[in-house]
Amino acid sequence: MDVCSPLPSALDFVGVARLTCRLCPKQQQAKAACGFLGPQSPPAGRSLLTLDLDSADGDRDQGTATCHGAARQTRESARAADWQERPGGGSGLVSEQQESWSNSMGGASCPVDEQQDPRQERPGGGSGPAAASAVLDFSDPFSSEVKPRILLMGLRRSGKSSIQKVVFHKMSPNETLFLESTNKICREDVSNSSFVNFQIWDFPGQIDFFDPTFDYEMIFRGTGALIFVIDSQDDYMEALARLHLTVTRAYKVNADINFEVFIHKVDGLSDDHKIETQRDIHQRANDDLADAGLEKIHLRNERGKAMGQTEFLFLFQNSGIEKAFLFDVVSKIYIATDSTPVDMQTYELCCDMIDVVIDISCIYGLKEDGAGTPYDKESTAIIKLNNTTVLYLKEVTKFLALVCFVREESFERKGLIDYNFHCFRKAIHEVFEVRMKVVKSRKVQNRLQKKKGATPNGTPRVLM
Ligand SMILES: Nc1nc2c(ncn2[C@@H]2O[C@H](COP(=O)(O)OP(=O)(O)OP(=O)(O)O)[C@@H](O)[C@H]2O)c(=O)[nH]1
Repeated sequence: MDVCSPLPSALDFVGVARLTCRLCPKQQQAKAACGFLGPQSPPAGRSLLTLDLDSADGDRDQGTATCHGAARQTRESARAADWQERPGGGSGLVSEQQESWSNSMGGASCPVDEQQDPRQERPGGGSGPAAASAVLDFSDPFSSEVKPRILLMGLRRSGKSSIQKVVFHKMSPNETLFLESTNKICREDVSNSSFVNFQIWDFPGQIDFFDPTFDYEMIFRGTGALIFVIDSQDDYMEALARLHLTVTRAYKVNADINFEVFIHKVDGLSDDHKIETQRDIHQRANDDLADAGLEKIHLRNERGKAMGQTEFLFLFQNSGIEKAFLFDVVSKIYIATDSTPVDMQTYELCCDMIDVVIDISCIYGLKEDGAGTPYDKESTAIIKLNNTTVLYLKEVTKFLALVCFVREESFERKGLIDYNFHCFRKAIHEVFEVRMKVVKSRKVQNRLQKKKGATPNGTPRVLM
């Protein structure tokens, strides 16, 4: 998440929402006031709620890394696409390929494909290469500040484009079989929701970016996270060598990059083999770094988390909530959850619930002329399961929903849950307000810099 400035510190905290930004090199904290109540209210100042909104982070213990595993998410998202244009005119996930052109990347001629949310406003309102380069101007450090950049790298056919297409384009995993090898960098703006808002660059595995003709420093300089995809069904020795080279070079250019190793295509492996492969890759990758005297580079081994998932500790202990997810409604990516383990069934149940709410709202919740939005601040749902658990969904922002699992007896204190939810929602809104302010002030700063005719570091522009 690209919140990079702390909230005003003058707030009187009862609970504290901590928000860090891993995609942004600055990694600052934002705090929001929240006054949770429980049967016994917590002592003032005690942190009841901690959000670690780390877009490049996620649950490390769950699931398997496979596009096939993401099938469900894709299917759900496809349905959500039906309504995503409606809520408040929000921009959707579906990106449309706009242009393909050669980009002089610091002198290197590198084919680049830009995909961008068609509904997203472009500075200057133009389209085509000129407008696009205004958005992704390599020489403009402000552009990389506004949208955190994630690089998807890895060997040929490791599954990079599939991950991107399945997660962000609602492509069915089976369709990825027909994906052609990428032969140019595909850059895409993912801006469907306030939380999922970054650029993702898919690098073709067949091109050697460390060839002297490429200015790889330019690529790594503004990067927040690098996801290196390894095909676990393939012999991964070559991939490990490439990973090592990539990580060491990237680190030299930008020590703030978060490195994620995504062990992909584990669907073809047995459970034991999955764990063994993950352990082996982790061990070898770290040994290679240690041999090179680079122990300080921290590689995170990920299997089974979708990109954009984040981690959060969300302690609603006093409300009796057993499990809570903060979902990006359109993509079904849970951007935060509490510290208890996540199992796939629970996640899928939440996805089903979101679908039910949206489907019913689309059918019965809109006015006769189709006006209104199927998801708004009134959106809420309660589903009682036959195992004495209650599923409770509530709107947090126009993009986010909180989905909780509550024991039936705890749900009798619904007023308390609602009060605490209200505090949580307020805190999230405060965080967004700060984000809006930051984005606004950056835009003003950017405009001023351009007006002055000076580059952001103060060097006068050479006007021809
Ligand atoms: N078994 C399995 N196959 C997958 C999975 N994800 C992708 N694939 C397949 O892997 C192949 C390569 O996928 P791509 O996404 O094109 O790989 P890439 O890394 O983008 O390849 P380049 O563009 O050449 O760098 C395709 O045939 C996919 O169907 C997965 O989770 N499991």
